[in-house]
Amino acid sequence: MSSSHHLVKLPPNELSYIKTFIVRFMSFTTKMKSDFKNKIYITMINYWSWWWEVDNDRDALARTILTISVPILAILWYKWTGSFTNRGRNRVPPGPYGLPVVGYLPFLSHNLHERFTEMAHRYGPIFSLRLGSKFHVVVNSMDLAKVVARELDQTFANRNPPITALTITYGALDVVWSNNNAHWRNMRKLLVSQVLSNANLDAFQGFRIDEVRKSMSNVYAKMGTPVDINEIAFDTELNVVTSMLWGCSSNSGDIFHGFREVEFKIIELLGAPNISDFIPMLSWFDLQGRKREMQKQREHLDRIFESVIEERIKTNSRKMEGAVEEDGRKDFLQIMLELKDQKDASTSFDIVQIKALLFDILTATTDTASTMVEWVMAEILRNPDVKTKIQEELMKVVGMDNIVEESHLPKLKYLDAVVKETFRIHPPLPLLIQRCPDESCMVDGYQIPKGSIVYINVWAIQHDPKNWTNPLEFKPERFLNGKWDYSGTNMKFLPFGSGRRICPGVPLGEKMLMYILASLLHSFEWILPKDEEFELSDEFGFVTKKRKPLVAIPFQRLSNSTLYE
Ligand code: HEM
Repeated sequence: MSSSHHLVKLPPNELSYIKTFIVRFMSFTTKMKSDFKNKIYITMINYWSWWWEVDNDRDALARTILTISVPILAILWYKWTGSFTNRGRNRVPPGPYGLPVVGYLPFLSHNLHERFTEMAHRYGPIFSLRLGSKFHVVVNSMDLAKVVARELDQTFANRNPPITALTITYGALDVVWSNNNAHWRNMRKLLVSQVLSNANLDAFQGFRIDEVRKSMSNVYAKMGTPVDINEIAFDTELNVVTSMLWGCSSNSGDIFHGFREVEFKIIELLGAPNISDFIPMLSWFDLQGRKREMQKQREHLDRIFESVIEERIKTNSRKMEGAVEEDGRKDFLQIMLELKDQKDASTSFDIVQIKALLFDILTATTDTASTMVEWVMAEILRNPDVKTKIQEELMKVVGMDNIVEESHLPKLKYLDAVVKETFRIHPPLPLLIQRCPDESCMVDGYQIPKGSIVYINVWAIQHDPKNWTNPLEFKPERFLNGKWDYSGTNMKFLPFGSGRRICPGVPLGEKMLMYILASLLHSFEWILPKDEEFELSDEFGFVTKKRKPLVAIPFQRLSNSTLYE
C-alpha cells in the first residue's frame, strides 16, 4: 500500500493537521538553516574581530580580500607547511592546530599575554603556534626562559622585527630591532658607554634635578584639579632625556609639539597585528595601511631629529670659526656627530644610524617609564596601607622641610619594594621583545626551527604560583627580603629581560622612576576624583599600559610653599 493511498483515506481534519505539520516543519528547517548560516557568519565575524578589529574601511576591505584569498592560499599552505605540521616527526613544541593560511590568528584575543598564559596551562610551559606562515614559540616557565635567554643566548640573539618596526627604525638600524651583528654591538656599546654609563649619569644629575623640580612646580600650579599622571611622568622623562642627548630640554622651542601623541601611535602600531607580517606574500599591498601609518610617524620624528642635527652642525661650524666659546663638555649628539666623521668604518656612524639610535633612546626612556609611574601610582592609590608606609618612610628619610634628592633614593627601601612588586604584576613588556634563533636548536627536548619567533612570557613567569605565593596579591613585602634587582639573573623576576639583549637602560630607568615617584608622593597628597571609577585592567601592546589613564587630584603636603618653587 502506498503512502499516498493512505493519505487519501484520512479524514479531512487529520489531513489538514498533517499539511500544517509539513508546512511548519519546512519553515522550521529553513529557519534552522538560515539561523545556522547566520551563526556561522556571526562566529566568523567574531573570530576575526578578536585579533583584527574593523575600525576603518581599509581594515574591512583587507579582511574581505583575505577571506576570499583563504581557500586559494590553503592549497599552497598545505604543500608548504607539511614539514611543520607534522609535530610528531619533528617534535616541535605542542600547540593548537589552526586554520589553513591564517593558522591560529583568528583565535587569539587582544590580551596576548593572558591568552598565552591560559594556553600554557593547556599545552605546557613551551608551546608553539602558527600565525599566518610564521612559526611562533612561547616560553612560559622560568627554567625554560633561562635556557633561551641565558644558556642559548647567542643562538636566540636575533630579533625578526615586524614591518612597522623596520619602518620606524630605517630598516632595523637601531639597537632594539637590529640583529645580533657587528652594527648592533657597536651601537649598543656606544649607548652604554656614552649615554648610560655611571659617570655620564652622574654628570647629568643637575638636569634631572632641574626637570623633576620643574615638574613638581607644574603639579603645584594644578593643585586641587585632576591631573593625568602619565602625562606628568612622560614630560619629565622627555625633558631629562633631551637634555642628556642634545643639551636642551623639549620645553625650548615647539619642535616637540605633539610628540607624546606621535609616540603613543608608534607604540600602538608596533603592537598591532599586521597581516603583512603573518602572510608576507601580501605585504606589498599593506592591506591594513600599518606601514603607511608608521611612515607618517617617522616623517614627524625625522623633522625633529633633522632640525636638531642641522642646528648642531651649524653651531659646530661657527665654533670652528671661533665665533662661539667651547664649554668643554660633550653631549651625546656631539659624540655621535664626531664619530660620523671618523674614517674607521667599524666605529663610524651615518646620519640615518644616528637618527635610529635617537629614536630608541627617546621612546625607550619616555614610554616605559611613564607607564610604570602610572601603574605604581595606581597600585598605591588602591592600597591605602601601602601609601601610608611610603609616606612614613619619606618622612624618616627626607623629612617634611626638605625636598627629595637623588641621595635619598637608595634609602627608600619600601618604595623600591613597591616599584618591584608593580613590575612583577604589571611588566610593561609582558612578552619582552621577540627573539629569533639563527639556527635550529633544541629546547626542553623540542626542536625550535631556525627563524621562529620566540616570546618569553614574563607575565606568566611573574604570575606563576610555583614562583610566587598568592601571585595576584599586591604585596611589596616579598621584595624586602633577599637580594632582588633588575639584572635578569633571578629568572623569577625579569621585567627588563635577561641575557645579552637585556635592557641597557636599567640604571637610568630605575633612577628616574624612583626619583619621580618619591617626589610626587613626598610633595603631594593624592586622591582619586569622586566620580572616577577606579580600575586596574591593562591593554596589551608593545608596551602594555593601563587601559584607562590614571587621573588623580594633588594636594599640598609640605607646609613650606617655597619648596615647590
Ligand atoms: C622603566 C623603564 C624601562 C623598562 C621597563 C624597559 C624594558 C625593556 C625590555 C623588557 C627590553 C627587552 C629586553 C629583552 O628583549 O630581553 C628592553 C630593551 C631595550 N631597552 Fe629598555 N626599558 C626601560 C628603560 C629604558 C631606557 C631608559 C633606555 C635608554 C636608552 C632603554 C633602552 C633599551 C634598548 C636600547 C633596548 C634594546 C636592547 C637590545 O636589544 O640589545 N630602556 N627594555
